[in-house]
This record gives sequence, structure tokens and C-alpha cells, in this order.
Amino acid sequence: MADKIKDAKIIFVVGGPGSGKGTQCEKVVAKYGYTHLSSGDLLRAEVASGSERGKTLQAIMQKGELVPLDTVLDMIKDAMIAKADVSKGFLIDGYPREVKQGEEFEKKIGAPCLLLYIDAKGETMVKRLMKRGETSGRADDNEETIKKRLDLYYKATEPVITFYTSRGIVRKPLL
Ligand SMILES: Nc1nc2c(ncn2[C@@H]2O[C@H](COP(=O)(O)OP(=O)(O)OP(=O)(O)O)[C@@H](O)[C@H]2O)c(=O)[nH]1
Ligand SMILES: Nc1ccn([C@@H]2O[C@H](COP(=O)(O)OP(=O)(O)O)[C@@H](O)[C@H]2O)c(=O)n1
Ligand SMILES: [Mg+2]
Repeated sequence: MADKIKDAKIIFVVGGPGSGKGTQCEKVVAKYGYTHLSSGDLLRAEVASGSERGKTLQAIMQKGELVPLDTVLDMIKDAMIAKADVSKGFLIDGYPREVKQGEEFEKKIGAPCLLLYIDAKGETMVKRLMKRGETSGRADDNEETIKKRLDLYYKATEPVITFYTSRGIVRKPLL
């Protein structure tokens, strides 16, 4: 099964919470027809299913922490395999969240050809998420969790940008 995605074109989309990853991915999908897989959306779908695993995930996400690496990676891999026959390439949105997640992805699936870095100022991200929280219904779009997500982004996820910059595949779209 995993053979089906061995040579897939892979683009990581990385940025802080509320930076606009989902918004930019929709534009890329409209223009290039790639398959958009948001790791956060996959996790939220598992929570919505009401499964035991979903309940565990919900507790972690509500606190703004990272769910175990293997859980997210398995979900992304399954979703990629399901679309392998029809996909021209994959936008992996919200992953990797830490350098280790990127390394494991490359071991189990393959290397990205590009990393799209969606940059925004901390205060802009907080403002957008507070606004989105008025209607999103997302349990983590509240002031306390937003702060934790942002702290974790600077601590764990920004090093991902540095890591892939040294490989020369980071691009920062001009928004
Ligand atoms: N003003 C402005 N708002 C934007 C822009 N891009 C996204 N937004 C808004 O900012 C909020 C967050 O955008 P998302 O695309 O959901 O961001 P995300 O990075 O996917 O965030 P998570 O879902 O938390 O991972 C939404 O309410 C968007 O409508 C932008 O370029 N300008
Ligand atoms: N690769 C991932 C993606 C999301 N998550 C979890 O899912 C939550 C929401 O992720 P998201 O990408 O939709 O949202 P942002 O944190 O980027 O705003 C995160 O705060 C994490 O708890 C994770 O643990 N690992
Ligand atoms: Mg998103």
C-alpha cells in the first residue's frame, strides 16, 4: 500500500496558529489542483467521530499541546494512500510541528520538495484567531489556548523552518 505514495510530490505548509495556512492552501488547490491535507482537520475529524482515540486527542488539543507523533503521521499516511491514485501532489498543512516529526515523515513516507512558510506577526495571529473563535466553534480558539499554541510554535516549530532552510527548499509566499 505504502508503495503507492513512494514517489508522491510532497509540499509541507508550515506557519504559526492562525497564520493562514488553510487559507493559502485553498488558493494553491484552486490554481494547481493539489490535494490539501490539514493535519489539524484530520485530528478534528477523529475527535468528531466520537471514538475513544478522539477523546484522548480532544483533551490534548484543547490544551494546545502536540498529539503523539505516530498518531498524526499514521493519519496523514492513510489519507495520502486513499488519494494516491487521483492526486497530482500533496499539501501537508500544519506538519511537521517539530523537527522530529519531519524526520519521521521522511523515513516512513518520503522527502518534501518544498516547504511553504506562511509568516505572520504574533499579534496578528492572536487577533485573527480571537475573531475566528467568535464563530469557529473550535475548542482551542480561546485566549488561553491561543497563547499556548503560539508559545509552542516559537519553541518547537520555528526550528523546522531553520532545518529545511539549510536544505534550500523553503519558500515564503508574498501575501
Ligand atoms: N486579514 C487577513 N486574514 C486572514 C488572512 N489569511 C487568513 N486570514 C484569516 O485568519 C484566520 C486564520 O486563517 P486559517 O487559514 O484558518 O489559518 P491556519 O494557519 O490554518 O490556522 P489553524 O487552523 O489554526 O491552523 C481566518 O479567520 C482567516 O479568515 C490574510 O491574508 N489576511
Ligand atoms: N501535526 C499536528 C497538527 C495539529 N496538532 C494538534 O491540533 C491542534 C490544532 O492544529 P491546527 O494545525 O489545526 O491549528 P494551529 O495550532 O496551527 O492553529 C494543535 O494545537 C495541536 O494540538 C498536533 O498535535 N500535531
Ligand atoms: Mg488550519
